Amino acid sequence: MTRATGTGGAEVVLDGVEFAWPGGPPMRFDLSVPSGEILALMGPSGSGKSTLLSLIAGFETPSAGEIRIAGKDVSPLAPALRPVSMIFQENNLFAHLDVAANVGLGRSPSLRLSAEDRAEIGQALARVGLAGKEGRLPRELSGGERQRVALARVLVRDRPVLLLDEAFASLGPALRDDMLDLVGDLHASKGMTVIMVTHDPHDARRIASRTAIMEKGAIAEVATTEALFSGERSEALARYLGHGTSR
Ligand SMILES: Nc1ncnc2c1ncn2[C@@H]1O[C@H](COP(=O)(O)OP(=O)(O)OP(=O)(O)O)[C@@H](O)[C@H]1O
Repeated sequence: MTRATGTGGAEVVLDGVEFAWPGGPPMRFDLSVPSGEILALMGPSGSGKSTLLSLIAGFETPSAGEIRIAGKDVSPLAPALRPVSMIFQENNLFAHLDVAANVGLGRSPSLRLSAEDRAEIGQALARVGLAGKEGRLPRELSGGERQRVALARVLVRDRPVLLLDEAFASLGPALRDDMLDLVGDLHASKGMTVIMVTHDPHDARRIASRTAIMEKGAIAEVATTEALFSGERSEALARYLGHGTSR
């Protein structure tokens, strides 16, 4: 395996984290993700996967409990100040900014970029296979290319935790595998901690060392991806996949 060079990862701990949407049922999350791990989050629609990522990213605030990243309680930190990057299924880019500027935002929110920043942006774009497309607007790119731009921004932002909320779900299977492999490559060189929401066991098996199954606003099970998908299915996994499903 390539030796990690960037900032590395950070342990992510949700310790008795409680949250409820207005009028919604209570959710409670206890989860510990070691530094540098790739963890897949799976579970039925509405089980709270996106909510969990939003709490880590700071878009929502727990009513009780603590979220620690690298041992530090992150509750005082606004989303932009958390040691976290996040990629959604879509709308990760600003439509009026070209590719280079969209990536540059990962380095400087005001886009005051040094020559060194610009060099890093160029390197990141080359790394994700977008050299030569710096001047394009998001609408001039394919869906897969847009997600590559988002990944290039993650690279120049260089935070120890990466949250993927079904980031590649709208891409076809081959392209999705390419994107997952790219995340795997970036992970191998940067060593960041990755928490990835997906509906597809194939995605988890491709790059996640452990998989957590969520049910009704809580983590029902966490196991190595290999153990989870080989041999006897756990009850939580069987409920999610449905009995007799082969994938
Ligand atoms: N902004 C919101 N306001 C109120 N309720 C919300 C909001 N966002 C999510 N919810 C509710 O919280 C519950 C969990 O939603 P969440 O999006 O976290 O689930 P999920 O597991 O990510 O689902 P999916 O797989 O469909 O994306 C759902 O019942 C949902 O309706």
